[in-house]
Amino acid sequence: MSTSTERIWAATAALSLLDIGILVVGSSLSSYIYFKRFEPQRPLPLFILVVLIPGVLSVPLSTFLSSNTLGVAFAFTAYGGLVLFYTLIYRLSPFHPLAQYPGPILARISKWWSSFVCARGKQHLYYRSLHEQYGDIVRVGEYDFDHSAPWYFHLGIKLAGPNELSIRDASVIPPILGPGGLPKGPWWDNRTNPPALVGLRDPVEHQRRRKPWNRAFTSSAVKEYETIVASRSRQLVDRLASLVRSEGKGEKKISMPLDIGAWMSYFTTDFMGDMAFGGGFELMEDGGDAKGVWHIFESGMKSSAVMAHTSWSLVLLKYLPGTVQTIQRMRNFGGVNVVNRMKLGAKRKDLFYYLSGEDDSSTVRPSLPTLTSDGILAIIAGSDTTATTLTALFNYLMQYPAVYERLQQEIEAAFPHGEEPIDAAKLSRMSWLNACINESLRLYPAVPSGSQRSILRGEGPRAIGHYVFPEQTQVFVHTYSVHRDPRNFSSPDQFIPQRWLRDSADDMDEKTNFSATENFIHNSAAFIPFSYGPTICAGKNLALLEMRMVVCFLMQRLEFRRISGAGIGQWEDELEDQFVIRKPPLWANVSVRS
Ligand code: HEM
Repeated sequence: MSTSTERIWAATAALSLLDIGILVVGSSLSSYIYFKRFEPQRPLPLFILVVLIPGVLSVPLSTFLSSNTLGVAFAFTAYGGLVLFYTLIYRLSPFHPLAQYPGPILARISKWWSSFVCARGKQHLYYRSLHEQYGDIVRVGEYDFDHSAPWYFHLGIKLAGPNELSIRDASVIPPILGPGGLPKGPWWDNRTNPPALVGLRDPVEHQRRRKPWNRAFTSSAVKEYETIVASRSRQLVDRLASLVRSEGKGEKKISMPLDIGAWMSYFTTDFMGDMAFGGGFELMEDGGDAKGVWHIFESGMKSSAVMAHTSWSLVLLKYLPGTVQTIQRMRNFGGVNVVNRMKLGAKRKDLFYYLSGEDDSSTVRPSLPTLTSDGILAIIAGSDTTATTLTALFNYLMQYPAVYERLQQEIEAAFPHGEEPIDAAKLSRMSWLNACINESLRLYPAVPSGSQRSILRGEGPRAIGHYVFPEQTQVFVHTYSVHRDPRNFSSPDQFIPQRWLRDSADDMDEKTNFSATENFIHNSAAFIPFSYGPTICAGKNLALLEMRMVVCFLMQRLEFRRISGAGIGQWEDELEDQFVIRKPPLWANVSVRS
């Protein structure tokens, strides 16, 4: 042994337990302050802070313990535990940049709490209850890591924040989501590679990639899709009618219990398959998910929604057995469909026609992986959302027979004697139909917990409305809470389509419980089911056309009644918010109208 090593051993052997305790506390506190101040992300400083320092501390500690292994274990646990302890104390302390905003303790400590809440499926109710308890701004999460760096640099703890706020104040919708507002936050990181349009955090890149989507949803482009919507709507009605008839074996008036929620999903998935990939999904034809299409898209959704709260961890999904196959299968499926659709060429003016740049020879054609990401986005964004809204609407129509009757009459007046409801202009003028759709979207916005935005590091504090938020704060406007805030909508939990017909004073007096003198509140600026601003849902016009048309097709030919004994509110109770809504079955007695 060299003399210098001997000297070190001699020095460490001379340390008392108190000396070592002071060393552990002092070094862990210094590391904590260094982490917090400089947020090291390169391997060397991380190695020094996370491995070398506790490694050195283990040398003197081993002299007091029975083995070197115990010394190492004790040093790492004490050092790491203390760093964690300072972190927790800081996050709960009045020195934290968001200390002025209240929130539950577990949410203020870590973002893992949000993952847990999301996994339980009741995010929408939980955040609403937090707003009721704490007010318009609630501190709901603590991002542990800087999401812009690779995940393996994040094994260190990001001690300073950034942090997350949920907002229920409708007045800040424009400054947060509108033009010049905030870019998307880390919640959107690491979903697909390359990212789909919805996951792009850089506003300039988003604007560039949004152009073909905008071309795909101009009114003249949407006009071209009317025949596809009509043909799929006809198919849905024919399929349901033939199911009921086969059950009736020729009897005239027979009804059959059907899960209309599932059939709405078959319809919207088949339709989006037509739009994005030239068709071929055929869930309605198969009467279920025989080809596993739905399963492919559904299976990865829950885990990615849960893990998006700690989105750096999404990259780890591919190392977990099972999940890699799920995600890869979805991409393979998308890739095969893109190639197949390319073979069809520019003959068909569907969504793919625009996304692939077939419509505009002057644009740079996107790569196959980009087209695959956006094609998959179209299926996910366009099918679940619309199916949920349609199911919510039928749930309410069956609960409120007077609303149902009035809609039936409106449809009969607009499209008499079996005239097919395919005139989009007429559909858009059907005030009761549109009021019922709006009211369903208000009560159950398909993306209930909104879309996260971020104040980037280095920007400094940002004034938003009458608030000033520090940099590195993540915010989201909680759509479900805003839509159900009595300051925006009177009797916010009740299904009252009349509230959307306020132009007609007679209507309000006759058909609602609201007296003419009551101070009826209706703040349409707080209605954001499709979001708002530059990232507003690209498919909004298509979704509205699709919903209006299929509802009229369905109600013209079929009758939907509640199954006696089915609990009112049961469907709503079983809904799960995992970014998009996962809906339980909605059973209805379906019969063919004579
Ligand atoms: C009732 C039906 C629908 C609802 C409630 C809905 C709602 C939303 C919401 C809330 C967003 C997030 C926007 C943001 O991050 O700020 C979104 C994005 C998007 N939706 Fe929809 N959506 C519906 C139907 C559709 C349909 C039929 C399509 C057709 C493809 C579609 C395509 C998209 C796309 C491409 C985006 C990303 C937009 C962007 O990031 O620029 N959606 N939608």
